[in-house]
Amino acid sequence: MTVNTQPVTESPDDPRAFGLPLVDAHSLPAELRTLVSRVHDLVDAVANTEVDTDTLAETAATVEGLTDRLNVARRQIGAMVRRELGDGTTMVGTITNIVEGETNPAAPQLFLDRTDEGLRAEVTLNTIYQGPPGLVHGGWIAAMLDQAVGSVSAVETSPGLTANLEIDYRRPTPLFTPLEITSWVERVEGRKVFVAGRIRAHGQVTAEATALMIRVEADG
Ligand SMILES: CCCCCCCCCC(=O)SCCNC(=O)CCNC(=O)[C@H](O)C(C)(C)COP(=O)(O)OP(=O)(O)OC[C@H]1O[C@@H](n2cnc3c(N)ncnc32)[C@H](O)[C@@H]1OP(=O)(O)O
Repeated sequence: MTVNTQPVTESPDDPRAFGLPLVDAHSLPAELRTLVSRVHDLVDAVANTEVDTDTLAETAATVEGLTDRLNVARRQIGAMVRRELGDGTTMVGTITNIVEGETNPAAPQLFLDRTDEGLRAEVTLNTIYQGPPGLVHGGWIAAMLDQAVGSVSAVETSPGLTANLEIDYRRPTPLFTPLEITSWVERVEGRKVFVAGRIRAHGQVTAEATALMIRVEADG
């Protein structure tokens, strides 16, 4: 699918102006949130199960039936959600975003809150995100930091795309441990937003990012 880049309403900050549906996060049904959570747990169970082959075959058939049932009504690709950031402000993102999408059972559900410095989230990852034994995959560390720096750029300036992302892996990032993720804007030069972020475990920095975001709207 190609997103139409020409607004069809007079509000270019509203994704509906680009033909994309928009829902408020708080309007999503509790039943959908519960389903997402249950399937998240299911992915972890599938990834780690050692049950017998009869049980595996039976479960696969059941899951196939459930998939068919859900696929009768699918969202439009690019569907957007408006999220609150804990301080009364909001930001908009794709509803199936792989890092924080409300409807994506594969997402670790990284919910960012706004702080005086920028954005902050806490997340604990299970073996779905495993790279080395007991540790978070380096690509996922980059994905979470990309999301954190991209979001802070969008919130503090306006939405953009990552042109460059650099990660320094300082220490192994552990699974099953609360991780604190922070991001902030370093400086803005027209469409270029220089951003940075950090992951901490037990108060110690495990990874750091610097990135260049290019704003889609040229108003700077
Ligand atoms: C909705 C809000 C939520 C946001 C959260 C999202 C978090 C996730 C973020 C992502 O994952 S984004 C997906 C990954 N990124 C991409 O797919 C971007 C692919 N690249 C592009 O589409 C274009 O290269 C880009 C839009 C980034 C820039 O193209 P443009 O044609 O708009 O800009 P241009 O190439 O003229 O560059 C603008 C300025 O940036 C500079 N620049 C561009 N790329 C650069 C680079 N890689 N390194 C250094 N500088 C760079 C470029 O030199 C120039 O500097 P000056 O203005 O000073 O001349």
